[in-house]
Amino acid sequence: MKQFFGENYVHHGEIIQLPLDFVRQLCLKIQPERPECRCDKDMDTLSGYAMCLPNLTRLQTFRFAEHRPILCIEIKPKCGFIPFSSHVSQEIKHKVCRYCMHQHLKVANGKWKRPSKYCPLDLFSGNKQRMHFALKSLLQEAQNNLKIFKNGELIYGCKDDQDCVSDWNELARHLKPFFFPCNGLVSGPHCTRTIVKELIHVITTALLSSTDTCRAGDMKTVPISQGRSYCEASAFNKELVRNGKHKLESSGLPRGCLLYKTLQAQMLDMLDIEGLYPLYSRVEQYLEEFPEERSTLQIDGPYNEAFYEKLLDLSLEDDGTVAFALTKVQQYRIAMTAKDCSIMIALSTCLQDECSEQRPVVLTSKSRFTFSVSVLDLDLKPYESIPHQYKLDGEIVNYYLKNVQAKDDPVMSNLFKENEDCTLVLHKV
Ligand SMILES: O=P(O)(O)O[C@H]1[C@H](OP(=O)(O)O)[C@@H](OP(=O)(O)O)[C@H](OP(=O)(O)O)[C@@H](OP(=O)(O)O)[C@H]1OP(=O)(O)O
Ligand SMILES: Nc1ncnc2c1ncn2[C@@H]1O[C@H](COP(=O)(O)OP(=O)(O)O)[C@@H](O)[C@H]1O
Repeated sequence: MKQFFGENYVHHGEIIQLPLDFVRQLCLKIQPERPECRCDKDMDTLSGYAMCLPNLTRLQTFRFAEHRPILCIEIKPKCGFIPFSSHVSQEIKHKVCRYCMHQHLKVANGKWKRPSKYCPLDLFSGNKQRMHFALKSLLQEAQNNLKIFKNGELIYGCKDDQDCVSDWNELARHLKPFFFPCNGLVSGPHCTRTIVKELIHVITTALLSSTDTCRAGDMKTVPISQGRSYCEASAFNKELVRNGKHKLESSGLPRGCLLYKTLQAQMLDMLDIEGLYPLYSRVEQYLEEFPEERSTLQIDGPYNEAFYEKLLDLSLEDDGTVAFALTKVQQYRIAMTAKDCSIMIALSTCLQDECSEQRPVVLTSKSRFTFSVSVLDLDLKPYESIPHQYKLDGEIVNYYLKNVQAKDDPVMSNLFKENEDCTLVLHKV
C-alpha cells in the first residue's frame, strides 16, 4: 500500500513476538474498555505475533513538538467516487454514492440512530465549500467516520451511546487552548462556532497538503473525471438546488495530497463489484481444479514487488484468462482497503521561529500549527471477503430502491406500496 500512498504517509510498523500470557492479560484488561461496536472483533491471542506501529494520535515528525499538546483528527472517508462501470445493473448506483445509500440500511439495522449528512464525494471533491460542508457534517454526526484525540486520549466521536448528540461546546472547551492560546475569546455560542470553523479550516488545509512525491505518481492513474463528481443524495447539493444555485463540480485534488492518493487507489475498483464478481468466480473455479496454485497466484501474498507489478495493468480487455481475472481481483482488494482506511492528522502549535519551509504549517486567526498526515488500517482486505461485498452491495441498493427512492418518487411508490392489493394489467401490444 506504500506504493499507492507514498513513503511519508504510511508507517508500516514491524511484526513482533509477544509472550502469549502477556497478550491474554492485555486482552482481559482492555475488554471492558472497548467500544461495543468493536467487540465483534477479537484480538489474536494464539499466534504470539503483533504489529508494532507508531501511535499516530501522537506521531510528530518534529522533535521540538514532543512535549507540546497534540491534537489528532482521524477521518475514515469511505468511497469517494460513484461507480462508472457499465457492469452496474441499477441506474441508481450511477447517481447516489455507496455511503449515502448505505446510511439508510445502517439506520434501519440499528447500527446508527441518525443518518449522517456527510457525503464522501464532497470531501474528495477538492472544492473548499463542499469539503467544509462534509467536515461539518462529520462533526455533527461522527458515527465511525470521525474521531478526535487530545494527547492520545479520545475526546470526540466513536461513542457507544448513539443517543449522545455531538456536544460542540464540550469539544470547543477542549480545543480552545489550541486555537486561542492567549485566550482572547469569551466562551459561548460564538466561541464554539469560531473554534469549529477554525478546526474545519485546519483539517481542510492538512488534507489538501501534498508533502509527498512517490512512485505511485508514476503509476498510470485512473482518470478521476470518470463518473459523476457529485452525489444526488448529498445534503450539500440538495441545499444548493433548493437555493436555486448550480452544482459545484469538483475542483480536483492536488496530485500529491493523501486524499488524491486514496481516491486513486479506490478507483482501482474499475468494474464495480457486479463486474468483478464473475472474475472472482473464474479464479475460484481455477483454484477448485488446482488448489495447489493458490500460493503461486499469491492469493494470500507475499505482497511483494512482483505482486505490485501485476497491479499496474489497468486494461479492462477481458481475454478470458485466469491471469486477467486475478489481476482485477487483486486490484479490487487494494480498492476495498483504500475505501476503508483512516486518515490521521496530528497537529501541534508552533511558534514563528520554530517553523521552517521543511515543515508544513497551517495558520489560524490566533495560532499556527505544524502537522503530519498519515494513513492507517492498510492491511489488505481478504480475498474471501469478495462474496460478502457482492451480497452487501445488493442489500444496500435493494433497501434504498424499496425504502427511499420509492418514497421520493410518487410513481415508484405505487410499485412498492406495502400490503396493498394491486392488479397487474397486461396489455396486448
Ligand atoms: O463496523 P465497523 O465500524 O467495524 O466498520 C466496518 C465497515 O463498516 P462501515 O461501513 O461502517 O465503515 C465495513 O465497511 P463497509 O460497511 O463494508 O463499507 C468494513 O468492511 P469492508 O467492506 O470489508 O471494508 C469492516 O471492515 P472489516 O470487514 O471488519 O475488515 C469494518 O471496517 P473497519 O472496522 O474499519 O475495519
Ligand atoms: N497506529 C495507530 N495509532 C493510533 N491509533 C490507531 C493506530 N492503529 C489503529 N488505531 C486506532 O484503532 C482503530 C482501529 O484500528 P484498525 O486498524 O482500523 O482496526 P480494524 O481494521 O480492526 O478496524 C483506528 O480507527 C484508530 O482509532
